[in-house]
Amino acid sequence: MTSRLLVRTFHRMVRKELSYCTLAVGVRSRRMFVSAPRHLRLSVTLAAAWCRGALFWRCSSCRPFSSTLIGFTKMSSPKRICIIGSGNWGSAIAKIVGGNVKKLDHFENEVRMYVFEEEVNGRKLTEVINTDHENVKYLPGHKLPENVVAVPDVVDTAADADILLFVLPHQFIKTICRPLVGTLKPNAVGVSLIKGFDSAPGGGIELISRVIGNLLNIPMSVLMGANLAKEVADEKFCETTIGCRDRELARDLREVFQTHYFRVVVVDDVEAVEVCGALKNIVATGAGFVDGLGYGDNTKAAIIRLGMMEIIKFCEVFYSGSQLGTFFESCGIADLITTCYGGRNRKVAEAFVSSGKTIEELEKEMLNGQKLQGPQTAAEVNFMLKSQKMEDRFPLFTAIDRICKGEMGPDQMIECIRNHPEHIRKSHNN
Ligand SMILES: NC(=O)C1=CN([C@@H]2O[C@H](COP(=O)(O)OP(=O)(O)OC[C@H]3O[C@@H](n4cnc5c(N)ncnc54)[C@H](O)[C@@H]3O)[C@@H](O)[C@H]2O)C=CC1
Ligand SMILES: O=C(CO)COP(=O)(O)O
Repeated sequence: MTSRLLVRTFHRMVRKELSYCTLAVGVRSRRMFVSAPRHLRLSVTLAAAWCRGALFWRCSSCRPFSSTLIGFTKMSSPKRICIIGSGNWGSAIAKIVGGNVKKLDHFENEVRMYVFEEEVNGRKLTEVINTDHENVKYLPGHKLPENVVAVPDVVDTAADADILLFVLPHQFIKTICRPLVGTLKPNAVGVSLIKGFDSAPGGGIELISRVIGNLLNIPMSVLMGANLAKEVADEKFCETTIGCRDRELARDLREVFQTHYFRVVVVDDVEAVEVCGALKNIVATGAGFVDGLGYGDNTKAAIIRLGMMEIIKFCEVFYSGSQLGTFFESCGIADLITTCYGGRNRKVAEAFVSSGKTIEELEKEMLNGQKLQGPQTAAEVNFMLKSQKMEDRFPLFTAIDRICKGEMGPDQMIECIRNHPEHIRKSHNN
């Protein structure tokens, strides 16, 4: 009798095409089905095949549907993604995410994007994005999918979101996140695409993902890579690295981000992924100084190599447990190279040497509202190195910070790294 009821209920659910229904895979329910008559077992098998993919890894997020006694559960409703930020990278990633979720029925079609409101040619930027589907200020020349909706209020943007993508210049993160405290959906998770650190009390630094995670009380993953926004928006092939420890979430994130031109590799070395993304902006500033001084490609290669060694050393000292392989992912060596050749930090640092203007002046003149991360990250990192008396172990980072602050001339950078600890260590080994 009970088994007939089960079969009837199951068939009714299938007929109604409740595509988010699947079977409970708990031990209890499995035992119940095994002991059921054959016609029921057939139904169970069909259901499992019908829900392939969902059955094995979507179930941890299931909510009971009507009664768990009958062994069915309902998958949580389609997941909603929002994007907190809409600059150059924020808009490029909105193009990818908006395009992908349209094809995925377990994600909501609408992707809200928080836009720091401003007027562009007498119109509100949100209005421009929502009518013309283009962020004319920060990513001109690229259409955004129509399901990307610009919202000027951050709380409205994030309301009901299951996955929040944070992609703002790091200097604004706390101000933008504070209104979100206590407003997020339970079980919401975050992904930081932000490259930078925050200053921590007592002379330290904090990973941006931790700042967000602690403030909003949500688990955080990161996405970093050799991803110059304009090239990504032009759909030129590149790779990216997601740092994520939750396998189920990692699958979702891969679906949300990956395209034929944007290939995702997921690793679980989350801190190292984020540290690479933050520190390479300092090195790119140094590469810009080299370009401004006209020193040539060999010198720039030395800056890139020593920069990579300092990034690895930084992880060894402050984030022990980092894996060497992570530095060979897109977030490591690849991002370092692309930023040292094609990034904004490099470009402004080159002009700093050749023009004699300040970095702040050049940022305003050259970037049309986009923001530099390198000089500020150099200051944050060196504040920490100084307080720990470790500046001599990171002479490149230290020299770049001093140049940005006007404490020494760009031409002195090479003097500071001529006897780099890497050279001395190798000489001693010989
Ligand atoms: N642009 C790129 O090629 C890439 C950038 N990133 C990283 O992504 C993060 C975000 O960078 P982008 O999207 O390029 O931003 P962006 O450099 O284009 O910055 C402009 C954004 O900042 C916003 N903004 C300006 N003043 C603000 C304020 N007072 N409060 C809040 N927001 C304000 C603007 O509205 C705009 O959305 C950074 O950490 C960057 O390092 C990562 C990969 C590539
Ligand atoms: O992070 C970037 C590319 O991966 C962009 O670097 P810039 O901020 O120097 O343009």
